[in-house]
Parts: sequence; structure tokens; C-alpha cells
Amino acid sequence: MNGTSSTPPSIPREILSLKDLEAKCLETMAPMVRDYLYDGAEEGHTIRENLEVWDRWLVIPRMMRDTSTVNITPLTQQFNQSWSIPLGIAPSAMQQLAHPSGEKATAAAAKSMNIPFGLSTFSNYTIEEVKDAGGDSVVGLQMYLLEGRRDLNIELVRRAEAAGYKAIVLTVDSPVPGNRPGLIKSNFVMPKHMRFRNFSEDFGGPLDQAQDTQSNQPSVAGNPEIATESSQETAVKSRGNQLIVDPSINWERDMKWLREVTSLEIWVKGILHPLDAEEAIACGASGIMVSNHGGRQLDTCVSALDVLPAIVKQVNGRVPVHIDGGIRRGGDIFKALALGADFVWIGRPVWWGLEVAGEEGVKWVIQTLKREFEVVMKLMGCRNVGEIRREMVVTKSGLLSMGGSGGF
Ligand SMILES: Cc1cc2nc3c(=O)[nH]c(=O)nc-3n(C[C@H](O)[C@H](O)[C@H](O)COP(=O)(O)O)c2cc1C
Ligand SMILES: CC(C)CC(=O)C(=O)O
Repeated sequence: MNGTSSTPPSIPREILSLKDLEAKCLETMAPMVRDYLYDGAEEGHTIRENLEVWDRWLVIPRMMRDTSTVNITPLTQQFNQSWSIPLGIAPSAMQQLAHPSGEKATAAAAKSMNIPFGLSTFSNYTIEEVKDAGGDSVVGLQMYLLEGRRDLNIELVRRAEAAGYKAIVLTVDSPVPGNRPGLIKSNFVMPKHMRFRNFSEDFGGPLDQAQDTQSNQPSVAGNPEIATESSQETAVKSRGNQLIVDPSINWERDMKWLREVTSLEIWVKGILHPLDAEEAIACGASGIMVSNHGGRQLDTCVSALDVLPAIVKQVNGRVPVHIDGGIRRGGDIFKALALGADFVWIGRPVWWGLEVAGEEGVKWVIQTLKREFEVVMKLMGCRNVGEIRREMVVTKSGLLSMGGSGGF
């Protein structure tokens, strides 16, 4: 981790893209943090797919359209606010792992760049501290529903309401933690000097490993099937001070419950099937986040981009549709919008910025994506986001099946 000295660190001049920044970050990032950040479910097929899918879509530019000035702001408001680009920072837990100022630095960067930020329930700074740091940019509190502890969920909602958040972002893709062998191998535990500060008791998080003192085998709470018999016992005993995500979450009981508990917007994060988008809308969702959780939950599951068009079709404009997963370049933002997304979010790149230069590093990530997106818009002949069209992107097989000429 860099950035602990009194002068704010800056991004070296030779770093030109998020890919360069990632390489720089990996020079200093502690192995256990790297393992947590990069961890994917099982063999990592979905993590790879999330990156590769963007290159399978090619763009067909239009020429001579006077793009001397372009407007990259979103067409419509999101969370009742206007933003500088259709890009936000997705919730990710424990950001102090990457920088001492953690979520406060990320929120401050979001504020200075006028983009939205979602705070994870499992943050290292509180709902209120992060709101103070990020002001109007801090729009959403991400929530996992906790097994047997709806009292804590209600408390979080009330605090988000009081602090001025606009939305609860309900993550629905994690009834249990995914199979993450990398985390088990690296014995991941949040370092002792960090805390889940949204909770007054000193809870362990859903990924913490309970150490079995007899067999010395690690077990992962919430994943008893991969624990040995004796370590399962330890995991169960440790549930007294462990927060477990509720594996029984369902539309009928929980989404309706949440809808009754608060008048904040409720966004549903982790949708991959059009019929689940339909369920979410039927339960009163204000927006849909198409996401596979950065490939961290279910291996070989589809990428968000591949299912986006079907979900956009199903939703048919009733609520906004956002997307995350593998967005690393301005051109990726363009493709997501061309395929019908209203807005995109990034996860891991924020950690690269935090690690290398704290708040300045996160700002650099956003500035770089803004600059790239603007250049892509100009080269594509689009003067504003409304001019981005579905027919401007095509897959190679789509192009060939049109005989190379169809559709023009
Ligand atoms: C380190 C890390 C922690 C995350 N923590 C959460 C979380 O607490 N809640 C949640 O809903 N999603 C979480 N996510 C998923 C992100 O919100 C987002 O869906 C994903 O990172 C997007 O993919 P990308 O990292 O390829 O941009 C996390 C992702 C990462 C990388
Ligand atoms: C504390 C974790 C459950 C956060 C998370 O969602 C993740 O690591 O993907």
C-alpha cells in the first residue's frame, strides 16, 4: 500500500491506462489483499469471461459528424441526480485493505468527479463517515440480508435514511459466499486493526475463516460443506459473533419486507435472468443492476454484457438498467450503452487507484475513463450519449451472418 506519507502521491506519468495502473498496483499490493481482490469463484472462468466479452463486440463508427465537442453526461438522471458520465463506483467491501482512508477516499474521489458511489455493508468506515466524505455522490447503501438479524438490517436502513442516502442496493446473488478456493488457500481474514464499523459489536464477516483449534483446519462460515466435521462445529459455534448472509432470501418474503420497511429507492444487484428482472420490478424495485458480482460467486455463469440485451428488452424502459463486470476502458462504457444499459459501474479498478495513490488514484481512474470515453464518442461520430445506437456494435459472427453487408 502506498500513500501514507503527508504529500499526496500522484500517478507516475508513464501510466497511461487502467491496465498500466493495475500493473503498478500489483508491485506493492500485499499478497493476501491481492488474493481477496482478484479472487473468483472456483476456476475463474467467469472472471476471464467478464474481461473477454468486451472484446467480442466490435464497433462500427460513423464519419464526418463534427464531433469537435461532445457531451458525455447521461441522458437521464439517476438517483434523482445528474452525473458527469454514466459511470459509478460499485460497492466493494473492506477498502482499508487497499488504503488507510478506504471508503472515505473513494467517496471523496467520487464527489470531486461527480459520479455516484455505492457503499458496501461490510465497509471499514461507517455509513455516516462515508456520507460526510462523499456528500451527494454517496447515493446507495449495499445490503446483504443477515441471517436471524433483520434487526441489524433495519438499523442500517434507518441510518442510511438519516444520513441522506437515496437507495438501498440489495445484493441478491449471494445467498451463500461462492466457492472461493483462493481465499481458503491464502487463509484470508480481515486484519485485526480493521473493523466492520457499521456494526457496534465486533463481528466477523461472512468470509472470515473460523480456525479449528483441534484439527487446525480452516473453515469458512456459510460454507459448511467445505469444512471438515470438527471445523463445521467451530463454524457453527462462531456464528454467535459472525454475520452470516441469509441463505433463505427470496422475492416474496424479503424484497416485499424491504419495500415495506423503507421509502428509499431499492435497487436489485446481481440480476442475470430477464425473469428475475421481472420479479424485481413486480416487488417494487427502482432499478436493476445486471451483474455477476465480478465473477466471485458462481463460476461459468454468464457475463452481464451477454445477458444485458435480453434484460433490457424485458424491462422495456420501466426502470433503469445498470451493468458492471470487467469494465476497464472508455470503449467498454460505449458498448454497454449501445447494448441498452443506462449506466455502468466499476469494482476492482478503484482498488488499483486506492493502492497506488489513495483518493488521487481513484480520481485518476475516473478521469482516465472519462477521457477515453470522450475520445471513443468522437471517433464513433456521437455528439452525445443519445446518439449511441444499438447498430453501432456488432459481434464478428453477427456481422458474418449478415453476409457482411446486411443491416447497413
Ligand atoms: C474486493 C471486492 C469486494 C466486493 N464486495 C462487494 C460487496 O460487499 N457487496 C456487493 O454487492 N458486491 C461486492 N463486490 C462486487 C462489486 O460490487 C462488483 O459487482 C464487481 O466488482 C464488478 O466487477 P469488476 O470488479 O470487474 O469491475 C465486490 C467486488 C470486489 C472486487
Ligand atoms: C464481505 C464480502 C461478502 C464482500 C463481497 O461481496 C465480496 O468479497 O465479493
